[in-house]
Amino acid sequence: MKQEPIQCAVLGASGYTGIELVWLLHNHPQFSVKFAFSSSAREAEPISTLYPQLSGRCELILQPWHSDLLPQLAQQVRVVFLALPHEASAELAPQLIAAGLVVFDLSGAFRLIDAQQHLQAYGFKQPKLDAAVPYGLAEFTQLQGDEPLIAVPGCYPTAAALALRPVSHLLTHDSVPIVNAVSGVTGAGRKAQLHTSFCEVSLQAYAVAEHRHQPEMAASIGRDILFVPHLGNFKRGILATIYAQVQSGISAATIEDTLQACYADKPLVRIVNTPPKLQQVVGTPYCDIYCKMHGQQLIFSVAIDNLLKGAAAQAVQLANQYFRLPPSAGLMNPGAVV
Ligand SMILES: NC(=O)C1=CN([C@@H]2O[C@H](COP(=O)(O)OP(=O)(O)OC[C@H]3O[C@@H](n4cnc5c(N)ncnc54)[C@H](OP(=O)(O)O)[C@@H]3O)[C@@H](O)[C@H]2O)C=CC1
Ligand SMILES: CC(=O)N[C@@H](CCC(=O)OP(=O)(O)O)C(=O)O
Repeated sequence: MKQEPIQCAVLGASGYTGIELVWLLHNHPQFSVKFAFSSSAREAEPISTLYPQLSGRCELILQPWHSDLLPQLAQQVRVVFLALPHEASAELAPQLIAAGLVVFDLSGAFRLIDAQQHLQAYGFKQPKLDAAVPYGLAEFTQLQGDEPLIAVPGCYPTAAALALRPVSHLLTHDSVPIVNAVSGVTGAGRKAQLHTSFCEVSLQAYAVAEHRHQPEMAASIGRDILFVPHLGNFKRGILATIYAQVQSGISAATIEDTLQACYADKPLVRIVNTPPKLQQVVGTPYCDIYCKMHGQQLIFSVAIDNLLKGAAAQAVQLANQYFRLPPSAGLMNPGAVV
């Protein structure tokens, strides 16, 4: 017997991660998108007006969000995905959970546990909540299905942690892994900004050793790290090159076996034999990890789609877990919108 669909809403549906969420949920066997909201829309309009590639494939209406809609939302949906700026999520999430909704937040508003660290990284105070918010690195999180709010990890921390977490205990005590990662421009969102405009984007490091993802990565991996992000002149995907020092006596075979064992029953992480190209993960929910040893130096090359495994697909993977669905339910076929 077919089960009733689980009704969802997406806030921030006009943005890049929001539209990918809408498309994944629209194609999902168990979830259904009841509402898609944008902040700046003046009136309701088909979502295909903004994203014509969805014309004839998704008839959903994009509606202007207003907080007066909260009671109606709470009556008609079970789950809300927030694809909003960090501060907007911080303000809205407590109201949504107070109304009894389950919230998957794609922003950084609730990822850091340490309030001071959060203030320093994001520039505003994290709202205090009654219960701790689980950090949802999907392959390492066990959701019980009664948590009101789940923090979906950042895109760069997802790539770095999926490589480093399984082997962290094999690194030297004082190894500070170096994470060099290049992101496509969709990582910066849809809004117009000078540094992401066509004629400005090249290949450049930014926020060197001071990106807000540094503390998130360190907390997720459980050790200090050094992180240098780069903006590349392509649309989507993150390629991370990671260096770390392993303890003496740890062989390439041990690293390989550890990774294989860790991900044997986790279908969305693939251990690959050649350094991954972005094109093999873009439009997919996969994280591809290649590793190589050079003496006692361990080198990873990791690829994800920043908008999917780094955001929308990981959020849906977590929602699958929350509702006891297979991890890859609804994630294998939809492809990319942006
Ligand atoms: N892009 C990426 O690769 C990743 C992004 N994230 C996080 O996901 C969230 C969304 O990112 P992304 O999709 O890239 O961003 P976009 O800029 O593409 O979209 C942002 C969305 O938020 C809405 N919005 C903007 N300001 C407000 C506000 N004050 N109140 C309510 N809604 C608002 C916008 O609506 P409108 O424009 O219609 O006003 C738009 O729908 C961010 O927190 C980001 O850090 C996480 C992982 C990866
Ligand atoms: C290329 C680019 O600008 N990337 C973004 C990171 C992606 C993102 O949206 O950050 P969260 O994962 O914290 O939500 C940045 O560096 O700010």
